[in-house]
Amino acid sequence: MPVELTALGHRFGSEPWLFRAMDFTFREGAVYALTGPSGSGKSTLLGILAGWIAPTEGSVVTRRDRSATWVFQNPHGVPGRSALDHVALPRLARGAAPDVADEEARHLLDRFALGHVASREFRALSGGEAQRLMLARAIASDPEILLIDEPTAQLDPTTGDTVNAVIGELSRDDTVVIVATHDTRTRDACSAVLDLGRFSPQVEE
Ligand SMILES: Nc1ncnc2c1ncn2[C@@H]1O[C@H](COP(=O)(O)OP(=O)(O)OP(=O)(O)O)[C@@H](O)[C@H]1O
Repeated sequence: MPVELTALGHRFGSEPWLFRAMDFTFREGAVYALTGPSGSGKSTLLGILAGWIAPTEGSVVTRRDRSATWVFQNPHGVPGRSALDHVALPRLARGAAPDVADEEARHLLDRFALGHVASREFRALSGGEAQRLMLARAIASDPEILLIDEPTAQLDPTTGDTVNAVIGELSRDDTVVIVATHDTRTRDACSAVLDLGRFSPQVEE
């Protein structure tokens, strides 16, 4: 189900409005880059979409029991667990039999250019590999909404590009994918852009 923002606006207390009058529909199958200057409210909007922050005005319409999964700037894995197990576990949690979960995990690792490190422990992965693993793990959990916050912010440009190269793999028919980013190459790897700067009341004044 799409995620529809209607007349959405947010401000913290009596601070200036971050964004206002936002009408936008996020559709499944697309990968949206959420852009805008620092402080424009990208992380805040992700929090609203996850249901952690109640917007000051307007509404977010989607399925009531939507499941949102996050991927953060810093990859958080289990140091002694293999890359394969990071991706197989969410498949097991979704009800797959162990051999099926492993097969699905291997397939996902291949798509995220991680086939060669399947048996490597998380602690031994490079920064780019670890971040790609977080993306593969997130997809393995079948989220309805996938929220990704600055996936290349902690990586040098060359390593970041190994992450940008797999952004297209996030597209799924039944998932709304939103990537908050300052990285123009991440933005260009996405299939659509929502620029929060467009909804800043300060810009209009
Ligand atoms: N809980 C809060 N209470 C008060 N102000 C907040 C709160 N959370 C965020 N802010 C402020 O709201 C503004 C928007 O923050 P947010 O983190 O959403 O911006 P951003 O676009 O993600 O920024 P960046 O690109 O730097 O990560 C900032 O000025 C921030 O200090």
